[in-house]
Amino acid sequence: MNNEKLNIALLQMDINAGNPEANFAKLEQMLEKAVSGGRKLDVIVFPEMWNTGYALTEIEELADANGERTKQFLSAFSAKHQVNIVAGSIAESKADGVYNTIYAFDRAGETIADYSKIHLFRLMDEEKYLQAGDKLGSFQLGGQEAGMMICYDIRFPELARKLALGGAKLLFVPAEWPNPRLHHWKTLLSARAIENQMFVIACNRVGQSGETSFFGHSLVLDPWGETIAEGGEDEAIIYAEIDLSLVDTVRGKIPVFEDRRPNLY
Ligand SMILES: O=C(O)CCC(=O)C(=O)O
Repeated sequence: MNNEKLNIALLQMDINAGNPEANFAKLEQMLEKAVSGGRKLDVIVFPEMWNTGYALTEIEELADANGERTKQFLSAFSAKHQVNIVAGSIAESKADGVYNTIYAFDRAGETIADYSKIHLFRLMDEEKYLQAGDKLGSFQLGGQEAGMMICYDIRFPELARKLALGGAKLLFVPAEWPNPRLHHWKTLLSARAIENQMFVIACNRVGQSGETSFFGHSLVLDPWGETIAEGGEDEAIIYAEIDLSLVDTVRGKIPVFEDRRPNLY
């Protein structure tokens, strides 16, 4: 892989709440489509909680035990197609409860990182059914540092800044971000990209779950905050090519990281 250029696909899918079978089938269909015709991809990204959706009242029974099913399926796919995968997030059950967890796979199919959402979203009762993670998530993607956050996490600028200070040049954000807060979604993602001078790759879901509707608008933003690719409101695979050398260019032109005054704030 050329370390500077990355070809990305975002699977902006609908999710069937409470039906992992349907969601695994949908994901497989979209994955096959993403790589069809011999298309060469460097990384594929999915939305948040794609295996179960927000079926929170049944989440203990539905969640993937230690992520085993997800890991088996995606490890085989990534190795077969030699593609990195940032596997959105899944509901994953562990001995002490259910977590909202991202797994990252490299081209050899190895699980190279995991991150469990650290900020639970009380407006959707996450704190009643899920456990919060207690560590940050980052990994090496083709020799470059990448950070991970999930949905509500983007409201916490300190988290993205910490990942950037740790060397992240790109940030992956799986989400199930609902209507009516499209303005917040776009503004917060742009702010995280601009203030940290990093690429932001944010994959949202579409469709309806009970009373809640999801608007898609998955986004790939460059370190200037410019939009490289944006989804509409329907299910789609969104492709983008990014050039990571732009991060150093932008950081060189406006040296935000050198000009910080952390002793004052
Ligand atoms: O912060 C928001 O407005 C949406 C967050 C959310 O839906 C989530 O974290 O699942």
